Amino acid sequence: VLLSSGCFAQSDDEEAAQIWVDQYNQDVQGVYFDYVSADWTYNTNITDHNSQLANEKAAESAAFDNQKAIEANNWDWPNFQNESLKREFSKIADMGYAALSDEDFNNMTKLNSNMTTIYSTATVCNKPGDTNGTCYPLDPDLEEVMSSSRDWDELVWAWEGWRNESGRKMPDTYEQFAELLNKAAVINGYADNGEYWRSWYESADFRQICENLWLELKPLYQQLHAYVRSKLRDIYSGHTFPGTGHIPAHILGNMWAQSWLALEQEMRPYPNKTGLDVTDELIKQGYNNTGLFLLAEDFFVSLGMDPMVDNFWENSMIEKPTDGREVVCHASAWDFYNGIDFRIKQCTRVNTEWLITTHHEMGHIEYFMEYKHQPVQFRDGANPGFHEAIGDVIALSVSTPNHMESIGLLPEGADDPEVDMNFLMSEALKKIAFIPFGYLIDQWRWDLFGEEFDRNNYNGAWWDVRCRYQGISPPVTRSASGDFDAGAKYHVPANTPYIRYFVSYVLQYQFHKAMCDAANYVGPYHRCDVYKSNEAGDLLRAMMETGASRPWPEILEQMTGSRNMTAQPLIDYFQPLMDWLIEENADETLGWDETGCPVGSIVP
Ligand SMILES: C[C@H](N[C@H](C(=O)O)[C@@H]1CCCN1C(=O)[C@@H](N)CC(=O)O)C(=O)N1CCC[C@H]1C(=O)O
Ligand SMILES: [Zn+2]
Repeated sequence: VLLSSGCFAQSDDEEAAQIWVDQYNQDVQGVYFDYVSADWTYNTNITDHNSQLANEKAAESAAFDNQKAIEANNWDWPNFQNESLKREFSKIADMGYAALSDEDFNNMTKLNSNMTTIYSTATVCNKPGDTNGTCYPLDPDLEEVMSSSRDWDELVWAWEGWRNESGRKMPDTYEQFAELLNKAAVINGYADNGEYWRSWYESADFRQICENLWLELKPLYQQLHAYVRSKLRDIYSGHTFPGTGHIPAHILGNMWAQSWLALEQEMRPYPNKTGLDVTDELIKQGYNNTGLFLLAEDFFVSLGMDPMVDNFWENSMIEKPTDGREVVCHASAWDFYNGIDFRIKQCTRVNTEWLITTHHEMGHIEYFMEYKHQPVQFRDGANPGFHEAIGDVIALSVSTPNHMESIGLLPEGADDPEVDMNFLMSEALKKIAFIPFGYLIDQWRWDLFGEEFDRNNYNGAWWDVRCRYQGISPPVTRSASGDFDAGAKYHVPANTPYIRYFVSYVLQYQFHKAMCDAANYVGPYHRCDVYKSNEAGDLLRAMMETGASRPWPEILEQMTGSRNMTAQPLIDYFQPLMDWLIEENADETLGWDETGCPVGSIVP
C-alpha cells in the first residue's frame, strides 16, 4: 500500500490477502508440476540434456517462489489474526534457495546434479576372482554382496570400491555446494543452512531434544552392538577386531551399516526356530515386484486409505529399466502437486528388505493423497519425520509373525514365544541398529554448514561421528581429506536432510502405540497388528490429512495425547529383547572407545 508519504506500508487487509493466496495456490501447482515432471525425466533417464532441462525448470520454479515471497511481504502477515493464513504466508515468505541470484542458483543445481549423477552411475570393477573385468553398480550388485557375502576380502572390495568410485569424486564440489546453501540461508536470516533445516521442526531446542532422545536409546543400542560384535567375532574368527570395541563397518550386512537385518540368520536368539526373513517364501509363492506393491496397498486400504490411482501404475518406475537407460535407482516417492499424479521410482527386487521399502515409499504416496486438498504450502509432513513414519508404522503391523502368518508368508510358529524373540531380534537389527546412523549424518552436516571443520577434515569429521555414535570403524585406512565417505550415502549428494529418519524412528512407535490403543488391542505392542481396524485407520488419517497446516506438537497431541517426541513406546516395544540381551551379554564388555576412531584408521 503506497502511503501519501510515499512510503510503503504493509497491508493488514486479510481479505485481500486471502484472495491473493487463493490465486497463488492456483498458479503454483502448474509451476511445481513442470519442475517435478522435468526432475522425474532426469531421474528416470540420466542424460546431460535431461539434467539441463531439470535445472532450467528448477530455476523457473525458484524465480516464481522468489517473486511470490516478495509479493507476500507486501502484507503485514506476522500480525494477521487468521492463524492459518499467517502460517501460509510465513511459508511463502521463507523462499529457501530461491533467495540466491540466478547465477548462484543455477550453479547450485548444476553442482547438485553433478554429484547425484556421479552417485547414480558409479560402478566398481576388479572384483576378487573376476577375470572378465566386469564393473558392478551399487543397485543391485554391490548391495547384494554387502548383504549376502561373508568373505571379508570381498566385502572390503565392495565397501572400499564403492566409496572410491562415488564419494571420493565429490568433496571439492560439495564444498562449493555447501557454500551456496549457506549463502541462501544467510540471505533468509539464518546463521547457516543447518539452522534453516532445523527451523522446519519449529522447536528452539531441537538439537538438544534429539541429543536427549539419543541418550535415552543408547543403552539399547549398546546391548545390541555388544551382542552382534560377539557373534561377528566368531564368524570372522580369522580377523582381528579393533581393541577399542568398534565393529569393522563392512561386515554388518549393509553398505552403510545402517541396517543389520542381513545378519538375521546368524543373530537369531533361537536358531532352530523360524526367523522372519520371508524372502524365500516370497519367491516360492511367485511374488513379483507388483505383488509387493499390491500387498502394501492392501494394508493401507484396510485402514480406509485410497488405493493407488490409475496413473500411479501407468507412470511409476517400479524396477530397474533394461533398455540401457541410466536411472537414479535410490527409491523415492513423488508428489506432482496437481492432486492427480503420484509416483514411486525404485529398482525393486523381490525380498524382505524391498517389501519394507515398498511400504515406506507407499506411505509417502498415501500422505500426499490424504493432504492433496490442502493449500500447496501445507502439502508436507507435520514435520519431515512424520512423512518418514507413515509407511514404517504400517510395516510394524505387517512384519508381525501373526500378520505374516495371516498372509501366508510365515509357515508356522506365530504364537511360539521363541519365534517371538527371533522376531524382536530381526526388528532390532532394522530399527535399533539404525538409531545412531539416523542421528549422526546431520550432526556432521550441521557442523559442516556451521564451519566447525574445514575441507581438509571433511572425512575426518565424518569418521569421528561414525566411530563415536555407531561404534563402527573403517576396515581399511581412510584419508581425512582425500576421501569423502559421506558422499557414498545417497542423501549427501542428493542434499536430502537425514535427521527426519531419526525423528521418524521415535515417532513411529508413538503412532503404533496410539493406533493399537485406538484398536482396543490388548497385549505387548510388538505383537500388535492394526490390519483392517477402522479406529486405527481413522486416527492415522485424521493426522495425515492435516499435512503441515498446524504446528506438529498440536497434530501429535491430537493423535497420541502427547505434544512431545518420546522414546518410551520404542523402549517398551523392545523391552523383552532388552532383558534377553542383558542376560546374553553378561560376560561382554559393553560399548567402545567413544573418543574417536581406532588409532591409525584415519590418516591426514
Ligand atoms: C529409500 C528411502 N528413500 C527416500 C525416502 O523415501 O525417504 C527418498 C530419497 C530421499 C527422499 N526420498 C523421498 O522419497 C521423498 N520424496 C519422500 C518425501 O516426500 O518426503 C530412504 O532413503 N530411506 C528410507 C529409510 C531410511 C532412508 C535410507 O535408505 O537411508
Ligand atoms: Zn521416506
